[in-house]
Amino acid sequence: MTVMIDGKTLADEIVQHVAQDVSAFKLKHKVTPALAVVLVGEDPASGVYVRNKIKRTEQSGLQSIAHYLPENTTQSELDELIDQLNRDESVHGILVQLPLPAHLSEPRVIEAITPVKDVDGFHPENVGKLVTGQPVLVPCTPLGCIIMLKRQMDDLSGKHAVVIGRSNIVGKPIANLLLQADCTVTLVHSRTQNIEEICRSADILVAAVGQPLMVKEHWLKPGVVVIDVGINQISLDGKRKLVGDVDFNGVLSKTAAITPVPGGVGPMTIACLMQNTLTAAQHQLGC
Ligand SMILES: Nc1nc2c(c(=O)[nH]1)N[C@@H](CN(C=O)c1ccc(C(=O)N[C@@H](CCC(=O)O)C(=O)O)cc1)CN2
Repeated sequence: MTVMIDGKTLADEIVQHVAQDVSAFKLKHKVTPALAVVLVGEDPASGVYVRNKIKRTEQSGLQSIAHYLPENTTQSELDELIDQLNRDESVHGILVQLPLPAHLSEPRVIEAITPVKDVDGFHPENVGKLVTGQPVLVPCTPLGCIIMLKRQMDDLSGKHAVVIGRSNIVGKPIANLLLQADCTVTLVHSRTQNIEEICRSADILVAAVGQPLMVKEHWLKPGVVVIDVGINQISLDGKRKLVGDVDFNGVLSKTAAITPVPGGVGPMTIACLMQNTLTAAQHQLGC
């Protein structure tokens, strides 16, 4: 029987823990940790994620500061807002929702956020710390994946972990975290020649490629633990449906455990953002 790794329930637990720690933080420091969320434009999915982030921020006892900017915001206007948030001592975490409209530069925005407030963990300085194993704000989705894996498996050490996808915000940081957990890590991508064969040797498979239902039953070794990071909209029987990168129903005969989509990695991403905001505030106040 496959274990369903319930990201929603685990995310609720994390948010409850964060809320307790935030209460203690407020009593000690007489300060409420604050997260500034910046959304540029009208992308509907980004709008949903930002609303959920603000809801979770409030449930955690954190203060949320939302900045909704129009689609035609210029790079210098966005730079100016980030500069202002960097200098504002009452703001402990800054998150700019991605993707940005095409005329804005994501690398420039990521580098503009001061690393200590970079609750996404995307700044090159924080990436460098992650790669070299130093304490750092870890990107939220990869952190959520590792928490789920550690809950599911007694020991990750020596396991062969295959990560499909080499994005800066998911694939590469997950590969680094798996390495830190003493896994043997293989990162495969669109140019890899024998993806299916490599995946068949995985004890842990993380799919973060953005291809609906790509991973099939014959790609998997019996007993594999699957983390599905994909969130893809497809049309099925004339209805819109959310699916992962893994053919969920097709692979259940092979998997020891799997994350569903929706209700797996997604909710954990937002819970980990709450944890990172508290961690950022703790560091800024010298805890
Ligand atoms: N600045 C950032 N931008 C983006 C990030 C990020 O970590 N930082 N990640 C993604 C989007 N994302 C968070 O921002 C995110 C995506 C999905 C979910 C989620 O809970 N999904 C639900 C389904 C939601 C639905 O019905 O559409 C689920 O999987 O159950 C949370 C956060 C890109 N941008």
